[in-house]
Amino acid sequence: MSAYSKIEVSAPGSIMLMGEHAVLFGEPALACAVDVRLVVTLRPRPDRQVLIDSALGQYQGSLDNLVPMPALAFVLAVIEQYAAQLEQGFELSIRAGFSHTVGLGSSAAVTAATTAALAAHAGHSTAPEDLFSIALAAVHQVQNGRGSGTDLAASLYGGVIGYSLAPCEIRPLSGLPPIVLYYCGYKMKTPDVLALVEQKAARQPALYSGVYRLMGQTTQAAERAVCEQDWTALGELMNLYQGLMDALGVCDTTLAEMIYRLRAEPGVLGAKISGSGLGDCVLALGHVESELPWESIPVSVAATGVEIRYETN
Ligand SMILES: C[C@@](O)(CCO)CC(=O)[O-]
Repeated sequence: MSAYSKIEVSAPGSIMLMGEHAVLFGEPALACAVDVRLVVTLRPRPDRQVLIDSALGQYQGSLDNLVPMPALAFVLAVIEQYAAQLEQGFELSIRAGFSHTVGLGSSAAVTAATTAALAAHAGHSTAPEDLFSIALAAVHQVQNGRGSGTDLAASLYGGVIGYSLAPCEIRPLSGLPPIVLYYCGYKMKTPDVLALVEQKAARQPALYSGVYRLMGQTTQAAERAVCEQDWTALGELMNLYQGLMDALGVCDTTLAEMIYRLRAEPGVLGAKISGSGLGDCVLALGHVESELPWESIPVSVAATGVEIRYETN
C-alpha cells in the first residue's frame, strides 16, 4: 500500500516570448511560466484501474489496457510512459484555473503536472530534468514527433527561461516588465500550423533556412536584452521577430490588425504573435491604456514551476 493518500501537483501555464518555429530547427527560444495554475490530484487505488475526472472528459480504464481518448491524449500518453512500472492504479482529477482555448500552454501544464504526479506515484525522481525527458516523449507521441518542449520546460522550471532543444539547455533568466496577451478569438492546432509551414518551406528551402537563422539571431539578442533588462531593445526585437513570423506565413489579417493597433499604444514597446500563429494570441510588452475589442489576459511571471505535495491520512 502507498504511504500517501494523495499526491497533488500544480503546474503553471506558460507563454512563448520568442523563438517560435525556429526552435524546431536548432535555434534558441525564450519563454516564461505564467501565474495561472493547473492542479492534478492523484489518489492511489488498491487495483490497477485508472479513473480520470477532468473538464475535458471522464475516463475509465486499466493500466494494462489504456484505450485512446483524443481529448485526454497528453494525459494518457504520460500514463503510458509509466504503466508497466506501476503496481497500483489511481484516480486522477485535473482542475485548470485557466481556459484551455487561450494560448497559456494548458497542454504543456497538464503534461508537466501529470508526469510529476506519476513519477511521484512510481517512486521515481521528480527532478525537473528527469520529468522533462519523459514529458517530451509523451508530447512527441501525441504530435507525431513534433514539438520543441519550450512550453513544457517553462512549466516544469518556472520563471523566465532561455531554451534550446538539441543539445537541450534551459537557462533561467531574470524577470520581465508587464506583458498583456490578447486572444484573437480562434486558433489552429500547432501541428496543423507546422504542417502548413513545412509545405511552404519545401518550396523555398534555402530562404526558409535563412529566415530561421535570422530568427535565431533575433532571439539571442532578445535573451541578452532580458539579461540586461533593456526593455526598449526587447520590444524592438519582438517587432523584428514578428516580421520574420510574417515571412514564414503564420500571420493573418486579424493578427496583423491587433499587432499594429497595440503598437500604436504609447505604453507598448513591442507586439508579436505568441505561439505558432494563424490565430491564438498576440503578446504586447508594456502597458495598454485603451479598451480594445479583444479578450485581454494580463500576465505575470510565475516564479515556481511544478510543485508536488504529498498527503497522508
Ligand atoms: C511553433 C512552435 O515553435 C511554438 C508553438 O507554441 C512549436 C514548438 O515549439 O513546439
